[in-house]
Amino acid sequence: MDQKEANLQITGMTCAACANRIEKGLNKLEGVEEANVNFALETTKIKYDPNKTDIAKFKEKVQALGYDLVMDRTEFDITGMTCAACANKIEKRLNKLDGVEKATVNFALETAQVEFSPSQISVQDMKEAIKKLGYSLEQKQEKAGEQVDHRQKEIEKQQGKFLFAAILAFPLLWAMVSHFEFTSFIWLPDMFMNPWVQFALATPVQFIIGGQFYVGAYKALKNKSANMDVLVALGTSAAYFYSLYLSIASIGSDAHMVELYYETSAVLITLIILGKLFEAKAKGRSSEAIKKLMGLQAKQATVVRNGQELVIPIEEVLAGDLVYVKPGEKVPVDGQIVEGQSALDESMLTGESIPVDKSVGDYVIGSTINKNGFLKIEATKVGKDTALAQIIKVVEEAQGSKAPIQRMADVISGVFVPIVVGIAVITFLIWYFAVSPGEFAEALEKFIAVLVIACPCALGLATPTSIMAGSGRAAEFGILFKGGEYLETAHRLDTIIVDKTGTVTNGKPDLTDVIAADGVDEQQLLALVGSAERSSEHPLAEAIVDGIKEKGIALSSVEQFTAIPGHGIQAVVEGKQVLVGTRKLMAKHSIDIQSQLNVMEGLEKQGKTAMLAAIDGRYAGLVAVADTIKDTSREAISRLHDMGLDVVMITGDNAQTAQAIADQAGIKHVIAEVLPEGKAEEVKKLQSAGKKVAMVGDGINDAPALATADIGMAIGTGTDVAMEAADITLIRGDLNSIADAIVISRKTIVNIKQNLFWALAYNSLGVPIAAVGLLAPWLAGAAMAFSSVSVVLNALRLQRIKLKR
Ligand SMILES: Nc1ncnc2c1ncn2[C@@H]1O[C@H](COP(=O)(O)OP(=O)(O)OP(=O)(O)O)[C@@H](O)[C@H]1O
Ligand SMILES: [Cu+]
Ligand SMILES: [Mg+2]
Repeated sequence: MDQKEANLQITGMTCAACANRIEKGLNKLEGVEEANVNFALETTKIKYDPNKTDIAKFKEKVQALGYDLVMDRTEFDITGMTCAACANKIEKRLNKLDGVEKATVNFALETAQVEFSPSQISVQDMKEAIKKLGYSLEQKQEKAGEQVDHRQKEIEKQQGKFLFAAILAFPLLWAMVSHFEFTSFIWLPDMFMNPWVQFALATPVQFIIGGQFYVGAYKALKNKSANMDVLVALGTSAAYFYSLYLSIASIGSDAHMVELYYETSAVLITLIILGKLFEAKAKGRSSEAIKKLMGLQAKQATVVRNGQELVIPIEEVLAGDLVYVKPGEKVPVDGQIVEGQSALDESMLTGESIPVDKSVGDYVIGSTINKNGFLKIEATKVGKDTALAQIIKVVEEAQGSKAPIQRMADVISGVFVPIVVGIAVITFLIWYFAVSPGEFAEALEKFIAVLVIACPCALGLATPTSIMAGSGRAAEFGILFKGGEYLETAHRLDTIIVDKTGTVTNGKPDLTDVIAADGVDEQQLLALVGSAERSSEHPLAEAIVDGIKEKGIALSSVEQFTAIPGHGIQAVVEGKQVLVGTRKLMAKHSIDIQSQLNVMEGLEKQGKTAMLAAIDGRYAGLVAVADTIKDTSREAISRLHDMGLDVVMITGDNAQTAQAIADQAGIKHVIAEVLPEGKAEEVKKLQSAGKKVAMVGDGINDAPALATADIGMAIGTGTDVAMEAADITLIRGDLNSIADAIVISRKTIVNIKQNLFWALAYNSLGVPIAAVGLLAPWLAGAAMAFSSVSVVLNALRLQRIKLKR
């Protein structure tokens, strides 16, 4: 019998029960030998007979259960196709390949879109199969790569244009400069004064180089709006066509006597192009954060397949591969250590410089550096699922997103242009009729200068460039803003709610005390409690089970199990009713615990979480676990206080324990004994009291609260980057990142405001200066270019934000 194995990614699972359901469903399918679903990795491994079933059937089944199997999707450029038949041939071949879910080839665009299961087929396999048919596939570059390339091309294009324009405009500038009386000593080739030579020089600049302004202006006007292009096109056309009119009118007379304005349009266009060039270059620098991140990716990996060590390109590593990572090497993909131990330098992702010790069972992140040990890891996430790829995606999206503050700038720019045209026209009329009557050329010059100086291009750049630089800088510290709006809102926060377990504390409690009730055998108590807790996924349960196992006590199986969120558990073990949990849980079952309250409180005052156990309706003893606060929590909390923020700790744990932990961390406000679903309520309460609230949690049982808060911050463990409910992901599990995120937000907002102020001031001061005739049109053009460039450069300062530690 044929047998194949598929490793697929599942989405939509919320608990281990979902995993069970899917596993059962898949195992029932005809042709499936064995299906395993891993809840933590969100994957399934299916052994099946390819003659009887296929991945499409698996997908159908999983979807019928309400989840989804996800395929990788990629796009290729195809070369070598000559007709639609070729396209058909390629499409058929791709679709026949194992692991390809669906392929579509577009003959006209010469592209192929393929959905595939990366665990079964690699991009390389597809390329090879198609090569055999005589065509070649090239995987389309990732979006980020495209953007960077695109920008580079834009820079090159503008550079070429600038050079061309500068060469043509130079003689015109020369002619202008040397024609004042005090500069008349400058030698000037006679030819440059010839109107038709000037015309010949100015025309290509006006239409070839300046063509982009006409196109832009046309598009804007068609959409009933007006922009910089309209102003530039209008201003330069006025100068150009007026000069052309004068040239024609002067035919037959002494050409040298007419004053022309060709240089106004040509020099203006040249300077504006120069401004655009600088702007493009500076903007290129603002995407450095992304480039840096992409550069972190390892290029190849050493994997072991069929007992052989192979060095392969990173794209070909599959989830499930055994990967060797030598000391000093980069970890190629995300994975779990199966052998060895080492310290890992994660600073490139988290900004945290102290290496982290990891050993068997721990997860390692692709692109971090293995300092000293030899590691064997199992690849868990590859390609675009790796933490690094996700970080890049989040940063890219944030950089491209708009902040609400930009809306104001957009509105202003929108009404600016018509107003400016109006002012320019009025200026012209005043000059022509009142100041120096009949002097058309003079009035025209003022008209052009006003149009140009009033151009609101710096205003449009003010916000997006700051957002790009700010979010890029944040990413370097392991702080991922999901969008510009959060970068903006974060500076308004006044209240920070922190979850206790896993946020303030390490979230890895240890079993510390066991007190059996009189007449109860401690061994038996622990065996029952441990067996019952084994079915719970709560971190407390894990701590209890681990502690009991360490004592060498054997656990038995559970006949019945119910978790009571926020209270504890109820189970039947060996025919006995077992209850473990809070005072309330005991009270509900009318179990007398009066005698224990003192002992319990004593433990709680030490910051331990004590849980009561009852067997068959009678109090049987208590177990206590202790969680330690993170080394950095106290310092981070005091930083937040210094920044004027109110810090509140929220927890489901009891008030005494919570208070003890809060005291250790220096937190003044505590909300304890909150049921898991009550956390969002508490957030709402603070919000309705007028507070701007951030909720910081690990995203495990506080997702609703994260979503409710003005800003939800998920404090990461390094591997889980794209947490749904969070607006900001803090990759390092250190509360200092909260303060850092707010500092970056505050600085970014200040920066945006500086930019907006500068842009507006430049416009509103420039217009009157130009109107009274103190600004030659070309100077206005230079000023406009300078204002845009200075806004971008100011934004780039954000890339050097220093964070106090
Ligand atoms: N599996 C369990 N076994 C025993 N007791 C439990 C269990 N689950 C919850 N409890 C009890 O219920 C209380 C509240 O649990 P809950 O999950 O709401 O909060 P928590 O994990 O203690 O704290 P935090 O809200 O900071 O995560 C726990 O402190 C514990 O006393
Ligand atoms: Cu402009
Ligand atoms: Mg919890």
